[in-house]
Amino acid sequence: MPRVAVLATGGTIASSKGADGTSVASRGVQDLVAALGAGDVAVEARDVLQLGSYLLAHRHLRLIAEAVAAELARPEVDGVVVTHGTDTMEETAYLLDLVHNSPKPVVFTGAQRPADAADTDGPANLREAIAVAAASRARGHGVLISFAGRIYAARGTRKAHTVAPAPFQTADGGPIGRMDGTDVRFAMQPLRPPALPLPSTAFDSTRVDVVSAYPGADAALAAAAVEAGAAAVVIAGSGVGNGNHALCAWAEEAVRAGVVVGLSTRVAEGPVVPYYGNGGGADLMRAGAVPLGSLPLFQARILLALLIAGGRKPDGQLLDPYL
Ligand SMILES: NC(=O)C[C@H](N)C(=O)O
Repeated sequence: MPRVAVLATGGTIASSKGADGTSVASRGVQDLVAALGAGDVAVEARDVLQLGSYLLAHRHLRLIAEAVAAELARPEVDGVVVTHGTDTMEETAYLLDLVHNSPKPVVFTGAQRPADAADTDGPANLREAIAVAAASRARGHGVLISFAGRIYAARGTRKAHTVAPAPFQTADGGPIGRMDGTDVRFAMQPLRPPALPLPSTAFDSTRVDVVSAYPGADAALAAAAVEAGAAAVVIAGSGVGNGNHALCAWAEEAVRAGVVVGLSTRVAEGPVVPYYGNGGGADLMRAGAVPLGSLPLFQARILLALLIAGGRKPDGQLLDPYL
């Protein structure tokens, strides 16, 4: 019988209403697993955290990465499931994908409706995620997100709807697999860039901020980020990654001072491309901003933080296999 380790971190899948009527992550992993009943997979369950994912800091992401690595290292474990809030699942799942160095599947899941709701989607999502983690077909695909019958590669996948029961979308793509009843099916296999080392404690304090371009935006927030200790600032440019004259002038100075300036886009899908001058993306890149391809904005932030925490200077060549 395949063996799957379920690691719980909180999120709506573990949430129920408190006295004030708001939902808070308050259920342990044994509650989640007890709702499943017996199946044909041996399940071991352990709590790592019990937090809404909107509360996570880098140190929490590192703890999850370490807990997953410890399970993957056990020969008797065939796969790992991580239950996690959906708000920032794209960040944690992508971090784990970047450091994933095993054929065994790691499968993230969660819920959009709390554990005490009559129509909670948690048990069905967890049952499916366990089936994916136990499936030999899921080996070699890296870190996956299994949600509402669909299976996504972590890289490129983001939360695209606040409340929909299937809230995830892959930029310029779709699910790579699905549940056919209880059967796990894949239609494609993600390309896997070389695995990076696990985050060290330096990751906890590596500050990478995001500032947006919008009509009338100046560089005050970008400058404040550097002042607060940011090692890198990601500009969420408009369109193909455009800024304005104020952001270009700031970027030139920041790059000269040793700050990494990443260039992403506030648009949901599509790459950053140096089409425009007069304060546009081409000028930001001339100022030294590094383009972050079509990686979703908040995954690009994680990539820079992991590289910088590992003592690497993210330039075009280093970033290329990950974009
Ligand atoms: N559906 C969810 O899990 C959202 C929740 N706020 C969280 O990320 O923890």
